[in-house]
Amino acid sequence: MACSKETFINHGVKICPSLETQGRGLFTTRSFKNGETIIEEQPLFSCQFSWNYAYGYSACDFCMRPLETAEENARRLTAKPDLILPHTECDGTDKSFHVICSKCAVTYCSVECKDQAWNQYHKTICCNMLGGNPNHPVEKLNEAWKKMHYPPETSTIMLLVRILANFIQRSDREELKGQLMSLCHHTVNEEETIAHKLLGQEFESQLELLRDLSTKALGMPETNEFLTPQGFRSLIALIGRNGQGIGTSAFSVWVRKVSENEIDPTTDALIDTIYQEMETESGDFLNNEGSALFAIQSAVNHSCEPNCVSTFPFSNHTVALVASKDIEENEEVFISYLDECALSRSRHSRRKILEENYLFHCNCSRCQLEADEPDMTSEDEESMEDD
Ligand SMILES: C[S@@+](CC[C@H](N)C(=O)[O-])C[C@H]1O[C@@H](n2cnc3c(N)ncnc32)[C@H](O)[C@@H]1O
Repeated sequence: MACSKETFINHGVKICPSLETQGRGLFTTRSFKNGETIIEEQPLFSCQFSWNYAYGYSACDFCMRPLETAEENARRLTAKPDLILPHTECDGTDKSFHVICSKCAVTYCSVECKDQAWNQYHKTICCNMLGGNPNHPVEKLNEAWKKMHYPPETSTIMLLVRILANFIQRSDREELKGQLMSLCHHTVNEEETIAHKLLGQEFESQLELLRDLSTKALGMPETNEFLTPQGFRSLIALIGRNGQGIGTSAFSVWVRKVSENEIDPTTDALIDTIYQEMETESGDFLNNEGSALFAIQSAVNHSCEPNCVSTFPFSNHTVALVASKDIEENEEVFISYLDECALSRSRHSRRKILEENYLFHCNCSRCQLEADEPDMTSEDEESMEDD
């Protein structure tokens, strides 16, 4: 549907008021074919999830590019230390570019990433101790967060830490404030007053603890407005509602390259076996996982029948929005905020997850079509929700 008031234009897309959903939406300014990339974008901030890091998923501390070789990755996830992967020429990891912070030893995939991290936030939050410092205020905050939010993870307090550290480090704070203000940041849905999952009653006292620890770690005149009770809730809601999940994996880069080059059909059987073994050993936890804030991507609304997917073609935090159907000029672009499993569930279950995480009642074309479905969750789905 065409929009009325255009507010922003960028390479084939514009951000303007969405008539079907709340607030803004992303619209095309030309047609796109199925499979075509609509935008590629670097995040304002990104960060690996805290438990994902603690469990040894090894990613660049700035851009989340995998740091393991594909073979190391497959060995760890299958718990088979002797596993050998053929076609090492398809491995996307080149360790000769890796560098560490000389003060705390966090690892980056390149000097460029190390420099960008330092200039954006790392100078402020580096613990200055090789291998980490459990008594550092940022580490205490991270530990408190981990005790409140066990996997599967959907967000991380460390994204908030990077935003606050950037506020302290940068000179043009108003620019960052403008970028953050343009993201969706309400703590409750104004009409229905449903609170964000991260701000629910069970987190009320925990939120105060997180605010206190954040103040100890990053309380400065530059950050004071974000560390008031309301400012802090707003920031938590901002990372919760706008955070785009990122997944990177050295093994899947290798699989893609082997498949693209059609090197050797017998490798297919090996790949299937390794994926099965990974599933047995590591379940769903196959990727380096994290979350990022994107200026343009965060304007994309959800549909249970999306016309686009978010992908990570460079196996780092650069997102690409790719058409999954042919899209007309002036059509709104939708992704699914739900993963494939949740997307296959009933209207009631899908809407429940969206309400808890994004504070809206989904009224997409599929939800409208299924409006006559019973407003309840089946027993099977309830047991899945409890898992
Ligand atoms: C990442 S933002 C998307 C951009 C947002 N519309 C804005 O104005 O900034 C996510 C929020 O958009 C709204 N939204 C996204 N998809 C929606 C949908 N299908 N129906 C209603 N609201 C939706 C919800 O308020 C949600 O919390």
